[in-house]
Amino acid sequence: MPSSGPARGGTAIESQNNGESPGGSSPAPQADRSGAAAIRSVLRIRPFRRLWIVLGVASFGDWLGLLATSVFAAAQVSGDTAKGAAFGGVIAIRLLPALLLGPVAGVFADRFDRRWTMVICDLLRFVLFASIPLYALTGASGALVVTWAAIATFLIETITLMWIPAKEAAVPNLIPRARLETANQLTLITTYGITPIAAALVAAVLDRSVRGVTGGQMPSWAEPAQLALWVNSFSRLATALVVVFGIREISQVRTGEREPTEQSMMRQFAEGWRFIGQTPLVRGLVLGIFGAFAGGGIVVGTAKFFAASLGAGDAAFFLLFGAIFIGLALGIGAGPMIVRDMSRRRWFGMSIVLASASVLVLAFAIHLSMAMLGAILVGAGAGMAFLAGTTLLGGEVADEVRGRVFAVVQIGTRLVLILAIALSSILVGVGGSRRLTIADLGISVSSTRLLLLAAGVAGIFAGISAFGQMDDKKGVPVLADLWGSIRGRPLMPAEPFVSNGLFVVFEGGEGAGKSTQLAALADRLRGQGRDVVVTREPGATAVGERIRALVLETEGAEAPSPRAEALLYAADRAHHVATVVRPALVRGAVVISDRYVDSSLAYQGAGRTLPAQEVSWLSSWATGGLKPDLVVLLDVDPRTGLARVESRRQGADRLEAESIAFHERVRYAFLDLAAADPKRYLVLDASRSAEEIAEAVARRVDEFLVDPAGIVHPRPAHGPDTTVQPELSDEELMAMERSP
Ligand SMILES: Nc1ncnc2c1ncn2[C@@H]1O[C@H](COP(=O)(O)OP(=O)(O)OP(=O)(O)O)[C@@H](O)[C@H]1O
Ligand SMILES: Cc1cn([C@H]2C[C@H](O)[C@@H](COP(=O)(O)O)O2)c(=O)[nH]c1=O
Repeated sequence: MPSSGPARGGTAIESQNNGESPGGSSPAPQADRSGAAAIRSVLRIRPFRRLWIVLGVASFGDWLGLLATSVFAAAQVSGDTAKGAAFGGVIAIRLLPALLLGPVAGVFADRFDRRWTMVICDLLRFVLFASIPLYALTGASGALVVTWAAIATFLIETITLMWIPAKEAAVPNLIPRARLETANQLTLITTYGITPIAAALVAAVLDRSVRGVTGGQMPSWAEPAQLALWVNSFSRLATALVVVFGIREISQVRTGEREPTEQSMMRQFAEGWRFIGQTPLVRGLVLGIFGAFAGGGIVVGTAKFFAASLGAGDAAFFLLFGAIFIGLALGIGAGPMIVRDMSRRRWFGMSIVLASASVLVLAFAIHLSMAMLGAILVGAGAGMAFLAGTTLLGGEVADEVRGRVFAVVQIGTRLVLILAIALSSILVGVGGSRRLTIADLGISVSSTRLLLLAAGVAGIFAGISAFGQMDDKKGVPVLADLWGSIRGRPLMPAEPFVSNGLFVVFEGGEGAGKSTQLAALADRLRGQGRDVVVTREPGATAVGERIRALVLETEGAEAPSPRAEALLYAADRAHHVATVVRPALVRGAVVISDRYVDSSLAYQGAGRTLPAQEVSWLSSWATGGLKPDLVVLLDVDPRTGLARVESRRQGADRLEAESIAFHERVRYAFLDLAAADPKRYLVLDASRSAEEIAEAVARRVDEFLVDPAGIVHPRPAHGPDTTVQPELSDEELMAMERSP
């Protein structure tokens, strides 16, 4: 009876009796820890701690350097236009190398020892930063000093292009993958949150104190912009020294694991691009990140006109900017705590969709408050996408090509951002002041809104496409998975499996007549010439028989505790399903089982009062989500059933000997389960005669067998996701700390 079963590969595993999974497909095991605890645990890893300090110092120097070189260049010339040109020129020159040399820079990170790449880059930057104020001290003309500042800045940025991929590619080698996300959170918050603020504060304090000390008559070398350049220069020297003496691990990981490549740089370069183009995960990530940056660029490029379209002024423009940054911080800082164990691949695509849908909110905003909400959500989506994207790139791209991939992301994001800002501001500039009036409907639409609308829609498509390319839980419903993840119980994908048979389970309390009915049904079906497998839980296999003895034939102190009992039944089930049920269903047999998952939910859940959801996860995990096609529930008053059992005079086993209250709970749990999924259950009054019951069962089973191809197997249940990476124990962390 070939029929494509719902448990086929990629089918969603959904709740069985509301059971849920505590795991996610892509690793996110830090999510359950509090933010502070996760950060403490990642900072306990010595090489990362040192690298984080280096990054903080370097980033502080960078921000100070950006302020200092720009202010310094402007100070060397007179006149507003010249000052403006000098200031803007330095900033533009900082972006230029990325456009020209970005992709090649990644080859350095993959080809040469990353520690030495970082050290040499930092030493060169130390010299170049120092050269700017030194040259000014030689008494050269303002124009020459500005020219040198521009050349030095260009060189510094070129060098930075090699330093960043080397650093980015090194981080995943220094920490366990499970902690990569927290490490990225920490790095992003340090680079874009703490250090720019610290740099601005230091620049202001420097300016005030120098002016205070010198009474405004300061020598040129004491100008705050020059001092800031010195600070930046020495920060580079400091980071070079820390990397060379304090983080040897950056080299050790690489030389220990890989042979140096024989390939030419050109080949390595081409190979990097090929890898990005041909690897769906990386392609999806890179496209998604570019899409997010393009959207961000369009929001930035249209922001002025957008604020005007709200009838608000410059203040609204700055408010919207602030809102985007607040959103970014929220996304990066709180995102992982919200989605918890969600697959990071899925989270990435969803975040892009969130950011893009929020751009649509902006497009339709009729009030500043709505626009503020949209801006916060745009930032949050972009922040989460960036965090998930960098974490996935770090964790899932092989060390050999990681530098090139990071370099492409680095250059691509800058390029996309600049293009998006430039093009959108040109487009909006052309049509911004105009309004399109649609027919005579009195609806007018500004071109700014239309552009935002187009960007939002394009972003949603980019997000969905990235999601589709990278999805590691194909077939698992997205919103249910998201909701489950937020509650700490993401769904898991079904075990690949095609059922060609029929799976019927008999459930009910003690002495309900399950064995009697099961035998009658099997005889009937065999009489029709069908392949029938009669089985039971617990005890259908040799392993199961031993488990059966452990759960039913032990007493007193020897008897398993409720949790141990639940685990033993689950162990029996896992083995039973794997070795008996699934193979029989695959070959097309009718499998009739005396008890299955519902017995655990009723006996261990309701009877022993263990949490039903946990018992359900356990069974879902044990069975890989396999649900029966039909459950025949034989309902009988426990007193009647137990009396029948007693009349067999075999003596009561451990569970039969439980109190009437226990068996009452079991009975009502069975009835509740049936009520929750009536299509899949046939509930029969087991006090009727055995013949009557057998007839009702036969009628129902015949309905299935009349048109075997039409059997719609139930969608499998979800359980804990076993692909979750384990957390490192404190001992393992200590071992990492001790490693040289
Ligand atoms: N409909 C019925 N009416 C009266 N007696 C029945 C009926 N069905 C089965 N019996 C009898 O009740 C006893 C228990 O039946 P059976 O072993 O089929 O129940 P069970 O549910 O499999 O029991 P257990 O819970 O011990 O596995 C047997 O002696 C059987 O002959
Ligand atoms: C599968 C399963 C069974 N039980 C209990 C129910 C019964 O008391 C015995 C099995 O005995 P039977 O004569 O074969 O019906 O085990 C349980 O508590 N949990 C389970 O998952």
